Amino acid sequence: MSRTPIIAGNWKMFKTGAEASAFIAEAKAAVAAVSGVEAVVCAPFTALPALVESTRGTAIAVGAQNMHWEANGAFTGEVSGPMLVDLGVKYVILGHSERRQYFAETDETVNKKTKAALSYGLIPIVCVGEKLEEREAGSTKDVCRVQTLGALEGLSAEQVASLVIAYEPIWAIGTGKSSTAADANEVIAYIRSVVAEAFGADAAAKVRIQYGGSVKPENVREYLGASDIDGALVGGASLQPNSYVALVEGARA
Ligand SMILES: O=C[C@H](O)COP(=O)(O)O
Repeated sequence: MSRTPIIAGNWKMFKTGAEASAFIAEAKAAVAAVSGVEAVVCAPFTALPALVESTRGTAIAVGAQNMHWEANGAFTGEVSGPMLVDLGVKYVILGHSERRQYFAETDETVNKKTKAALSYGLIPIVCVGEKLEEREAGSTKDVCRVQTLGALEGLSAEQVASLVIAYEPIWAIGTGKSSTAADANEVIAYIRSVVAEAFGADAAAKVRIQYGGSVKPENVREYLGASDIDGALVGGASLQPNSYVALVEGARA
């Protein structure tokens, strides 16, 4: 089963609309020249309209970094799936460790958001991953199992096959300490086996699972060369157009 590799930049809380447009103007031609790789940029809500506009007709898709599970309601400060669809957004990152750590995101809320996103036709990028103390205690796989099953609970095999999972060991995010490709591949293969058990072999063979955590142009090929790693969710190294383009180029088979 061949899965199209996916490089998703997660800009976190960086870039205005004007900066997003300038980034796309600089990156779009080089990204269009790369075939066989899906390129995504996930921006803050306020930059999404400019990003959608500037990526129109390009090979770069747009993602958000969070959403609420309700379509609308009295939820001050929140943004819903239909609002993202209305803008032209295609992907949405859900359950990023920074949301879990600083904004009380739980497996239950990630599950609600994942179901809602799929119901509106958005493609979730569901994040899972262990903390340093969990890795040191030898519970990496248990943590990933619980988070994966929690996020995907109640979905159909077809829905699971259509989404993206990002394995991000928290200790490797923004620290310069990346998991080795072999270690990341082992955990990702395990996550795929958890998906197989719960949703069947076909869904497991189709679901794309990215690695995230200090991925850079210099190491992206190593990760993408591993059997079960289907792409990368990249923070810091996705902020500059030349570095982002190099990541997309590096993911080419
Ligand atoms: O979503 C991206 C990850 O948090 C990784 O961030 P990083 O590439 O800056 O380590």
